[in-house]
Amino acid sequence: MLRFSTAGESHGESLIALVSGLPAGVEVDQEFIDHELWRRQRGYGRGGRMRIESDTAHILSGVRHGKTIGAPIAIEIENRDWKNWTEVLPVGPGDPAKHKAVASPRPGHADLAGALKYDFPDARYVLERASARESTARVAAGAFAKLLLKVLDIEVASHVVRVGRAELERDATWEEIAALRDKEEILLSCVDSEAEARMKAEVDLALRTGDSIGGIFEVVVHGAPAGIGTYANWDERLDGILAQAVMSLQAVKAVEVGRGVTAAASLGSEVHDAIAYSENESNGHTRFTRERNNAGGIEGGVSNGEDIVVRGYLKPISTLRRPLSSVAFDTREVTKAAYERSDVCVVPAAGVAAESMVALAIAKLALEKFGGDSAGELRRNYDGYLEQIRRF
Ligand SMILES: Cc1cc2nc3c(=O)[nH]c(=O)nc-3n(C[C@H](O)[C@H](O)[C@H](O)COP(=O)(O)O)c2cc1C
Ligand SMILES: C=C(O[C@@H]1CC(C(=O)O)=C[C@@H](OP(=O)(O)O)[C@H]1O)C(=O)O
Repeated sequence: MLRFSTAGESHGESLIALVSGLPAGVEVDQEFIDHELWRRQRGYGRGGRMRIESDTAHILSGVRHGKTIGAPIAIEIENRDWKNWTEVLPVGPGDPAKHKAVASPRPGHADLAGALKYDFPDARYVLERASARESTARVAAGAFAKLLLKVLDIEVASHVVRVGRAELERDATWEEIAALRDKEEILLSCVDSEAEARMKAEVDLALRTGDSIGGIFEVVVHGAPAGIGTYANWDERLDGILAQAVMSLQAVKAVEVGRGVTAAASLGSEVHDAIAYSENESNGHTRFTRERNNAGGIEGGVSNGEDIVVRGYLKPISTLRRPLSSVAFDTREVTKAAYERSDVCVVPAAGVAAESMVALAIAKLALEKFGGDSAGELRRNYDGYLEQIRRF
């Protein structure tokens, strides 16, 4: 079974990702993994921390001579900022005078709920783990899932469809979205330069006014065949699994599959994707085709062979340079919420992290369905299934 977990705090020594259940013989491309980490660090509106960090994956186990060996994979990503926090957050007792309290909880962050839950006098330890710095480790794990999916010719990419009020006003093609992965600079990860300029203006306004901004990213899985996920049990439905994977990311507050949001206000004839049959195998795996993909590639909790399309809706970042009202933990007096160096917009970065979560979910289900202890065995099993649906 493919499993992954992460450890590490925002200003601790490093982040760790542990990935187990990958078959042997998957090619591991260090440059690709580091490029994924680089993509997560980019985007217009990120804060000063991204100038300190330069994330790279230090692979400790499970990979030899450039390939997986079927053993658990441990990956470490250094926090360069640790050198500034070594005395503030020591593992041992340290010097209490060096403690940097987060003295008044930030509305929208985990500060108050976490302090109440874990009985901390201030929110320092809360944000250390609640912080989206953790998504770095998810991207490292997700890069391995993408390398596994490459064996099956399945790809995952993302783009930004909204920042604040600025929206991409047309559909993006898979080719446009995929091309964003190779761009040398990521501004707002939008396929349309005019829409991207409007998005940038939204971030600029938030920057100028000491505010923050959210938006919507879209993740697309390309090349997956029909048959991943099942309606047989509630917790095996692909849409539910992807919703949880994406919703688990920091600041994601809603998840949409296909055109799920607008579908609720439309007629059935406007929403559902008529089915056709063509001898040209136009979706790559079967001769059953659709002219549109409002379903986002999932019907009945099962992939239907079209691109799988999932959107994540991000609330605005909660740390504000012009803070909202809050209450001091120690005196209980009304004061301003704490301010620490912060991002203002993270929609492109969250899209990259969501790609990882989606890739991990699809890779897990693909391994369950097709099985195999080596990449070769997995591919043989997969080819057998593709032959079945091609001949259907
Ligand atoms: C890539 C990324 C970077 C983030 N950076 C910040 C940040 O700099 N400041 C902040 O207050 N929140 C930031 N967040 C959001 C918080 O981590 C998140 O709002 C917080 O953990 C509370 O969780 P919730 O929003 O899911 O309820 C970021 C989120 C992501 C995905
Ligand atoms: C470190 C990352 O994001 C951090 C996420 C984050 C938060 O509260 O979620 C707060 C900020 O932390 P810091 O106060 O250290 O600047 C962001 O920089 C990262 O994405 O790698």
